[in-house]
Amino acid sequence: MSGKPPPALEVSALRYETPGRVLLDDVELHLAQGESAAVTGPSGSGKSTLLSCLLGLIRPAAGRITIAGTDIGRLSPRRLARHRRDTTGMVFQFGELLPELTPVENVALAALLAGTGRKDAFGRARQLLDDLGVPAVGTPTADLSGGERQRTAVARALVNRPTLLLADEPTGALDERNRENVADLLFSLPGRWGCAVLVVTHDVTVAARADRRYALSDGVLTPAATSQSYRAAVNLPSGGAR
Ligand SMILES: Nc1ncnc2c1ncn2[C@@H]1O[C@H](COP(=O)(O)OP(=O)(O)OP(=O)(O)O)[C@@H](O)[C@H]1O
Repeated sequence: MSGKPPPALEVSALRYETPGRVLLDDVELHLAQGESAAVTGPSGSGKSTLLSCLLGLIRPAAGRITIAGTDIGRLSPRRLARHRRDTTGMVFQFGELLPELTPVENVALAALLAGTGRKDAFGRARQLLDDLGVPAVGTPTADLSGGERQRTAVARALVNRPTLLLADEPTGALDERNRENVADLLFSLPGRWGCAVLVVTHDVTVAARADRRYALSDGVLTPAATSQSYRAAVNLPSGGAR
């Protein structure tokens, strides 16, 4: 048996329908560990629906989703929840943190809920926040800047050492400077932690940092422009972010 890790994400022939509309039509997507991808597309094109399928929150009409080597469609609800907790981190547009808790409490809580002991959970949370440049204690999360809150959300998504990190419009609520910082941070994660990162975004300057870009339109996911021409078009220096 080879020691090669399984792909972080394999999506094949994925189809999702709502009454009268096909939102995802024969979608294919492959992400190795240590790779990043971005999906752009107009509002209502189904980007969040795709993430909900990957999280196992909704069931596709057809197709297969394999995360870290496991076909999630074959798991019972209980095993699916455990597999998601062990393999997948999620960052939302507005952070979705508990505002009255400090950053370290927000991050440690995710580890505690996953069964990590208290000392380890707080140790990991402190280390991650330190690495990501967020003041860990003393300030309720509500009092942090938007950028610090999003970096806290990234730390929370990483604390259980996911194979796959998903982000839904992670920079949508940020000003330009924080948007750049958070986008740089997200796309540095595959190089720093070896996880795969999939970001859904309206923002082409954010998407430009990904190893691969896709556009979702009329249910169809297609590869977008090549990395170099894309980066040139949005005026980013050539080369990856990591
Ligand atoms: N269960 C459902 N029943 C009916 N319509 C649905 C259902 N789920 C999603 N939709 C519709 O499907 C479309 C796609 O929604 P989705 O949130 O995935 O789009 P999006 O690309 O993420 O949009 P945005 O960029 O605005 O967040 C929307 O028009 C939404 O209202």
